[in-house]
Amino acid sequence: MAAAKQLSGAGLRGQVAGKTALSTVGKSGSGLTYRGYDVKDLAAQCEFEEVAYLILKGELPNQAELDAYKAKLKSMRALPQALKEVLERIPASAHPMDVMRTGCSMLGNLETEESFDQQQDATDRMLALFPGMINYWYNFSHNNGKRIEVETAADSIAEQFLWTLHGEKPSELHTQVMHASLTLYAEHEFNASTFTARVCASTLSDMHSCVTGAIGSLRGPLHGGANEAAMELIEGMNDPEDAEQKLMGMLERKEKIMGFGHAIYSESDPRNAVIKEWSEKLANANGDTSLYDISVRCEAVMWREKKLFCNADFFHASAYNYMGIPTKLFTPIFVCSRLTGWAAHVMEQRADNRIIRPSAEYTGEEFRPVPAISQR
Ligand SMILES: CC(=O)SCCNC(=O)CCNC(=O)[C@H](O)C(C)(C)COP(=O)(O)OP(=O)(O)OC[C@H]1O[C@@H](n2cnc3c(N)ncnc32)[C@H](O)[C@@H]1OP(=O)(O)O
Ligand SMILES: O=C([O-])CC(=O)C(=O)O
Repeated sequence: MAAAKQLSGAGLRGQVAGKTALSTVGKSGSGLTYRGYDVKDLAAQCEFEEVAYLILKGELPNQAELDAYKAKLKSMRALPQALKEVLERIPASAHPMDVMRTGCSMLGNLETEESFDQQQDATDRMLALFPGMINYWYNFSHNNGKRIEVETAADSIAEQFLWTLHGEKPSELHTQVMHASLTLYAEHEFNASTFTARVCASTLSDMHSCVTGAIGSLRGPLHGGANEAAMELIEGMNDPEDAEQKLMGMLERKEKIMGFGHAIYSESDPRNAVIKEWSEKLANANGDTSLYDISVRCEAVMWREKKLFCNADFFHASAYNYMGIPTKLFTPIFVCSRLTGWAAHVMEQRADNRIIRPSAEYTGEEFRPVPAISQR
């Protein structure tokens, strides 16, 4: 099991900041459970929609419930014209996470969650629409103003993402990897972006505001942005020997290596074994294993030198790259998945709410009078 470390110190580490029935991290099974189920089993046996249903509604769906849920999501993919117009005005140089943040916020203007009765529909709409939204912008801005059709025949969110990105039905292998990837990223207790969403929810704000804030928190390289940073690292390495040399230099210079280490796990992240296996399969299917081989060497060096292990992000970099996904779109995929966790936490917070308002230890000046401006 991927055990949790001894937690103390800055960053609220180890402090219980609320209750959740959604997931456990470092407590049982392989180290990560969603509503009692091991993430490894979910990733091996379920489509992402089953996992989203579990996280949002509490139990795994039966076949009829899954079919109905997928049909509902499929019917909600269209982009409002006003959202398309906003997306078309965002430059190609923008970071796709900023596009996600703006797109989510714009949707909140167009389809405002007027009451908490609408929370499930508001969430489903975002789940259905986000993959097409980011790829609409990407194709328009990077492909000579190409306006893609987002109402595809794709059977799932996994397929929809790859289909709207590449303009064709993805292979069975790529769709399977995307289901597993979306499952692995779906939920992770009180991580930084989820906590952002819960703080926002605790003021009784609307779902789109909670998700917009969470996207901003996920963007940073210490959190979701690490998969993109990991790709930038490994694509600069020529082969495993070069990887070893470059990493040793970075460690000597005390640089941070993105995609390694974790705030809670002590010696492994259970999601890594799953995505690593998929990365290897993709490498073999591509007939070019160099990126995978480089990643394996990085993993060995980091463990040997620092006892630091790959987190969920590291092998996602090579896996996504093998599927032809541009590096800048890596973290938006995380959004399309983690949206389930964020929304479920917002719902949980709303069901038993008190405004989140911790205290601070004051380290400033002693109490003092305001001097007249002539005496300052
Ligand atoms: C899906 C996700 O969000 S998973 C996390 C993705 N983020 C990354 O991959 C970014 C790289 N990793 C990190 O920055 C950190 O490991 C975090 C942010 C994930 C966790 O931070 P913390 O809980 O503060 O880390 P921790 O307490 O284990 O750090 C212990 C020591 O190891 C070092 N360390 C931790 N991770 C790394 C790393 N990836 N590279 C180099 N050194 C590291 C820390 O700098 C610290 O050294 P110090 O005591 O000299 O300051
Ligand atoms: O839990 C964390 O701190 C970060 C993480 O792995 C996640 O959000 O998936």
